[in-house]
Amino acid sequence: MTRDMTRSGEPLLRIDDVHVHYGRVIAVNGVDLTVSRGETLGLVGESGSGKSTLAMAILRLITPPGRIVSGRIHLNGVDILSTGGRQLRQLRWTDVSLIPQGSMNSLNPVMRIGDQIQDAIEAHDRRQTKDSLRQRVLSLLDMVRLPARVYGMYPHELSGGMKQRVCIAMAIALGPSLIIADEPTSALDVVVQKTVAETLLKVKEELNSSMILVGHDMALQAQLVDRIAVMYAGNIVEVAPVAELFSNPVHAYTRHLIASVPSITERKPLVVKEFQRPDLTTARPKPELREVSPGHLVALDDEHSDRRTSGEASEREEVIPRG
Ligand SMILES: Nc1ncnc2c1ncn2[C@@H]1O[C@H](COP(=O)(O)OP(=O)(O)OP(=O)(O)O)[C@@H](O)[C@H]1O
Repeated sequence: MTRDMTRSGEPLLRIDDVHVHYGRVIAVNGVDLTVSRGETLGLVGESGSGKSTLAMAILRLITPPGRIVSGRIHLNGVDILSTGGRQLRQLRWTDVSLIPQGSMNSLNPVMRIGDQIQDAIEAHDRRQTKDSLRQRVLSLLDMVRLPARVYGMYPHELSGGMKQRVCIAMAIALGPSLIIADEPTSALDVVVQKTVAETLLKVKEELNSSMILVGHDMALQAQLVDRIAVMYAGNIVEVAPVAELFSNPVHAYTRHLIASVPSITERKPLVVKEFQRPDLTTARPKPELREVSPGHLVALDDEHSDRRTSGEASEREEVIPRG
C-alpha cells in the first residue's frame, strides 16, 4: 500500500515488543505492530486478550497495578514511553485520542452537550474566543451528523447513538492524527452500530487521520477496516489486509473468530470454545510472526499454527484439537 508510509518511510505508529503487566497478569506479551498514515486497523480478539490494554498503552494511560514493563512506542516520530508531563498531555488529543469503552455513559449528566465539547477543546487549546469556540463545536456536531440543536441539550435527551456521536466529536476536536476507538458501538443496537461506525470512518477520512478500531465484531470490522490484527492471550497471532484475512485465515484462532460471526450478530458474547482461556500469569514465549504472503503475518511457531502457506491453508482440514 503506497499510503502505508510517510515520506520518510516511517509508519505513523510503531509499536515494538511492548509488554504490559498487571501484577502477575501478563496482559500484553511483546506486541509488534504498525499503523500507517490514513489506515484503519482493526484490533480483534476475545475479551481478555489484551486489546484495551494495548490501546491504553499507546496513550500511556496504564495505571497501577498496571505497568508497561518494556518496549517502545513511536507516534509521529515521538517516543511515547520516554515522554512525560506537559508534552504527553499535549500529545493526547492533538496527536492521538481515545474513544474509551463505554464513553457515552461518561458524559456529564448536568452539563449541556455544547459546553462539554467546548470544555474538552479549551482544556488543550485556550487561545480561542467564545464565538470561535461555539462555531467550532457546531462544525464538529455537523461532522458527526448531529443537528445543531444538540448543542443546548443534555445527555439524557439523546439516544445512545447520539451520545456516542458526541463522544466522537470530542475525540476529534483537536484533529488527532490517530483515533483509537475501543468498542465504540458495542452498546448500541445493530442498525445504529453500523451508522455510527460509518460516521466514525467518514470523520476519520475527512481529517485524514489513521484509526485503530478495537472490537470483536468481525462482521463490522470486515466492512470498515483496511487491515486486521488478531490478538490472543496478549499477542498478535495474525495480521493481514482485511480481504486476505477473510479469504485466507491461516491461524486456527482467526478461523474460529471468523466462524463465530453468526453468533456475534446474535449478540452473544464472543467465546472461541476450542481455545481455552490461557493462564495469563504464566510466562509464555512470544510467537514469532512470519510473512506468508505480502503483508500477511502469522504466528507460525505456536501450537495452533498452520505451517503451510495461506493458499494451501484454505484447502486444509481442521487443525485444532477439539475438546
Ligand atoms: N486494571 C486491571 N487490573 C488488573 N488486571 C487487569 C486490569 N485491566 C485488565 N486486566 C487484565 O488484563 C487482561 C487483558 O485485559 P484487557 O481489558 O486488555 O482485554 P480486552 O481484550 O480489551 O478485553 P475486553 O474486550 O473485555 O475489554 C485480562 O486478563 C484482564 O483481566
